[in-house]
Amino acid sequence: MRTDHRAGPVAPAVDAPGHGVTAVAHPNIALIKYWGKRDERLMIPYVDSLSMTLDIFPTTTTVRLDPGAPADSFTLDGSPAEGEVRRRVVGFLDLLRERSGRCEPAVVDTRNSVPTGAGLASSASGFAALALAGAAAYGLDLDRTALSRLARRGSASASRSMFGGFAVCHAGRGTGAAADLGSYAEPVPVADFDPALVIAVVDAGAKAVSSRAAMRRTVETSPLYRAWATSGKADLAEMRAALRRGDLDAVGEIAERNALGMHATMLAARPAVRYLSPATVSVLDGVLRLRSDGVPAYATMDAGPNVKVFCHPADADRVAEAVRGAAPGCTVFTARRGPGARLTTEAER
Ligand SMILES: Nc1ncnc2c1ncn2[C@@H]1O[C@H](COP(=O)(O)OP(=O)(O)OP(=O)(O)O)[C@@H](O)[C@H]1O
Ligand SMILES: C[C@@](O)(CCOP(=O)(O)OP(=O)(O)O)CC(=O)O
Repeated sequence: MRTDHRAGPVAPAVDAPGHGVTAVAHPNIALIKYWGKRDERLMIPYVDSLSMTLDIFPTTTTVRLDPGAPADSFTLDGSPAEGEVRRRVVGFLDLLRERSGRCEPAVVDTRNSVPTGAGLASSASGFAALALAGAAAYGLDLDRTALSRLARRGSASASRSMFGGFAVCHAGRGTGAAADLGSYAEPVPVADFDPALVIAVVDAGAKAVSSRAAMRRTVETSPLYRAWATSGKADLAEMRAALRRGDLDAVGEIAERNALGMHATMLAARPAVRYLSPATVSVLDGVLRLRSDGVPAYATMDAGPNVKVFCHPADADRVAEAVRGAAPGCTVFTARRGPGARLTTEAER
């Protein structure tokens, strides 16, 4: 059995003068999707979600406080970020300052190894790493649940990357402080289920419409949204049972229908949000062919055209080959379940 919860220390790390605090977090892919917020300011989802944190594509983020700086500085993959990308990070740093009662500006340097904004969960690894490093840099002593809640304020899916393996994010109930308290992720212990996830990157470019804007439009205008959110409750209950049984076919079927349903809600939005491309559909056809050839393989897609295929590890090479055949030119990666966000030391980097 593989270990899921290699979470690392959560106590405040020493901010070595001049060096700051560094955290590493991995993206997670939802088997039961979150789409839509009932409170945009507090980042409270409408629906519960359940995901698998990956063992590839880490984000590494360093936060250093600089009392002499005139403002926060934020670089993403070595370049200063502007506009909405910067605003989201500065807003998150403001939250850390409010919570800690401190006022120093921060220097934030982050590196994604997953393409940013391509529907491959960069906001999940990005804000999980920022929450962990930022909380430590500002001296906040938070347990994992509180860190998960905090990461949610950056990106709701980031709450799940605080944990390794499978995690469920509770949408919570009520409004205001009660809603904030009730919405966090926690691990879903799954003893002996360790699938492979074959990831077909058909387009690594950033999406034209961010997840945030697209889900807002979907909630406000899609007549299908409510039905999908309701059916997601049954999907989640069935998914938990399927995970407990270690039943790949059931896990895959539920994940695939939940994801296709989410995309249906977007297609019915006004105007429609369409992330799926012809290459996506070719990969989906390839997955259907695999199943008719007797290979259990099931697809899920997030807010982008790239496809992730759940399968048995022993079938991963065959699935990767089928995916390459279906969408020539795509780049294929294979992931397994990975660790939760953790602080790192200079020596480890
Ligand atoms: N390392 C990072 N640090 C801070 N912010 C990040 C980082 N990586 C990504 N982001 C933010 O997340 C945004 C992308 O999020 P978005 O949810 O739209 O796409 P995604 O996470 O790649 O895909 P998906 O929504 O399907 O998971 C970026 O535009 C940026 O604002
Ligand atoms: C389709 C999804 O990947 C949407 C993720 O949305 P984000 O968490 O990236 O959106 P914000 O909360 O606005 O940052 C499904 C999922 O991961 O559950």
